[in-house]
Amino acid sequence: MTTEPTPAITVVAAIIRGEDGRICLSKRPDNKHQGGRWEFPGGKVEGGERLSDALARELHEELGMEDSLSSPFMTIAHQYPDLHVTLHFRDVTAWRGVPEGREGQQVEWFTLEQLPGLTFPAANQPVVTAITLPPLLAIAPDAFSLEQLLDGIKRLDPLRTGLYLRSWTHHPARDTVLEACAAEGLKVWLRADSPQGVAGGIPEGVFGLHLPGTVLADCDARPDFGGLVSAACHDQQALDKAVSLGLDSALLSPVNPTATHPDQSALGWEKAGQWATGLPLACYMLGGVGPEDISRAREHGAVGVAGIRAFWS
Ligand SMILES: Nc1nc2c([nH]c(=O)n2[C@@H]2O[C@H](COP(=O)(O)OP(=O)(O)OP(=O)(O)O)[C@@H](O)[C@H]2O)c(=O)[nH]1
Ligand SMILES: [Mg+2]
Repeated sequence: MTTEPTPAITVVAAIIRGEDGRICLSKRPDNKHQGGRWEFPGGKVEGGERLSDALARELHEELGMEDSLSSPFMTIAHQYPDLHVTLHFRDVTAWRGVPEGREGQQVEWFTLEQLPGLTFPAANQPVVTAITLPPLLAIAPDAFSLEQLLDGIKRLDPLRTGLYLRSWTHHPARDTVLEACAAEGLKVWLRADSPQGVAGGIPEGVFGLHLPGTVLADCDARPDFGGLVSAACHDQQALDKAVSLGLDSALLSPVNPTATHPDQSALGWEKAGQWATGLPLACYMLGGVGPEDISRAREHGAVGVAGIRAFWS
């Protein structure tokens, strides 16, 4: 028996952040596909239209916003029972006017903390998680002294940068480091040493658990941890595994050759971009990249960039 392929559409959707950090959402009319759920405003791309133009047109039609500008945030490909959608979520960086429902739809602003309590179209779960992630992820260097690390933590901007403690996860002074992070409001990831998580338990307030490649390979279910879970991925097989376990993010590496891993051949931007684009999890590009590569990373399907040395200046 052959089955008819379902129709496929390309959609642009807006992440509109207010000055207070709240996000503007609209409610899909009950009679539409995924009706009655909250959505990131947007709609179908018309033939030949550039994504930025399509979104500006939709935001004008649906919300009365004028001259909006946007840049890539994340792309998710999703198969609904009746429809295949490729959703290009874009950060709206500028506009004129006050968003209001011009098609009778409800429009509201929500804090990031409120988002998990809302009902979205099924395709949206990964982007709802991704917008809570910092665009930069600094990895704590093994070679830092405690003093250097505590000093570095004070200089990171918690709105822009998160911290992966890596080998510091088992450092005798780990809890002092965690207290310093909490005082600054930094989001922190610890390194899992087995599919069970971190020996001795994961302290309260830790935002994420990161699975090195060997731990990911040993997992046959998502680790039992209430926060976000990420994984190191150096190949397509690892990424597939991260997706199948329902993880939230992946560190894709090495994008470029690095001095510390000269034996590992680099993926290059193009291949890393092909892997990252469309996945239902947030990717960070890692390996020979710095904070200045954030736009390039987003154009290649990642939500952020991660690294060691370049992130501590
Ligand atoms: N706008 C928007 N659409 C989404 C999101 N998530 C998601 O799965 N979709 C799906 O993507 C498609 C977008 O279509 P739409 O109904 O907004 O299209 P449109 O504005 O061009 O409307 P129209 O068809 O009435 O002209 C729908 O099938 C919708 O279910 C989202 O966050 N925002
Ligand atoms: Mg729409």
